[in-house]
Amino acid sequence: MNEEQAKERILELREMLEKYNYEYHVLDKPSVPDAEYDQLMKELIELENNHPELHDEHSPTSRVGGAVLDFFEKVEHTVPMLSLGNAFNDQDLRDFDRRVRDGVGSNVTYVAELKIDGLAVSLTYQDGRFVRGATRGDGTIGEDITNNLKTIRSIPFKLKEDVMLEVRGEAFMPKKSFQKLNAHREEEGQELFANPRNAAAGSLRQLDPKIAASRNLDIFLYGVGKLEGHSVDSHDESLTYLSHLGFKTNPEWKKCANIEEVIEYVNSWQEKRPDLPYEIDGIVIKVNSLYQQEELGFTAKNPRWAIAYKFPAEEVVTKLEGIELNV
Ligand SMILES: CC(C)(C)c1nc(N2CCN(c3ncccn3)CC2)c2cc(C(N)=O)c(N)nc2n1
Repeated sequence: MNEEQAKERILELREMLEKYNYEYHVLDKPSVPDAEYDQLMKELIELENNHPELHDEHSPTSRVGGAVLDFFEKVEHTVPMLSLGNAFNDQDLRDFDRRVRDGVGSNVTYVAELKIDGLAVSLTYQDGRFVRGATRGDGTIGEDITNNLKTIRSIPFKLKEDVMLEVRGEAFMPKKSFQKLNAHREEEGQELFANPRNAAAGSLRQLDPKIAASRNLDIFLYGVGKLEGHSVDSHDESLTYLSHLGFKTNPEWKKCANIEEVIEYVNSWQEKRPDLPYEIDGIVIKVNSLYQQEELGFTAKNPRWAIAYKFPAEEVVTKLEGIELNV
């Protein structure tokens, strides 16, 4: 094929592969068999190698990891990534609810979300294209890990709308991937990761993105930092909008009319937690109205409009060689 046809085919393959990638990794509903996806990817890699002048950092081929870095650049978060106050029992949640209602009156609804046990990250999009990804760091200064985050297949390179957006989420390693990774490390006589959170953090701190690409990481987005080109009035609307843009949001969130419904949700998920394919360490509860969030504001370091209910650490049965210790 000539130059013009090659260019056309490259652009066509990029569109197709991005769409198939979205169906598989965000919707979990692939429309083509893996073999067809792999065949198309192989064709695109070949065509791009023969046409370096058509290089595009947002091509689906750049998901497999690019150049090895010497270090990570520091990044300042335009909107600081806050931390969360904790609740440990129902009374703490009722106290939180009372403080909220003292602040904004009794007409308040909440959104409850699973608290994914991973690594908090922030993704920046300009004109709807992924331009940078960073760790939370200390909430103000994080590390630029764009190259590694690009290997997470559920992170869209191009959004459904050309908005300027800074979105927050939790990168994590699914339980099955964690077990496979540690089994492999055990065979190789390497040190094991203690838990999926450490494995995800360790993978995203690798200077070689090919390592991150091999770790089957995933992400759920849960909050908007900066947003230009669209406006929302409530948190549940933000989650719906993020999903509309093409982001993977956790499907288990629930709008609760009052704190009693929140307590029900918390107790139900404390039971169902072991059945999830990823680890959670609690539930995050947020005042739904963004206007009321503004009114409530922040303490020195936490929002007054959100709290994290922490589950007790899961019992661990340590099995040494033949000896069973119930800890
Ligand atoms: C936007 C707010 C501040 C309300 C917020 N903050 C969160 N976090 C803050 C503390 N973080 C943190 N991380 C490290 C050290 C200190 N704090 C880790 C993220 C949230 C984490 C999750 C999750 N994990 O699934 C979630 N569904 N919603 C969150 N929402």
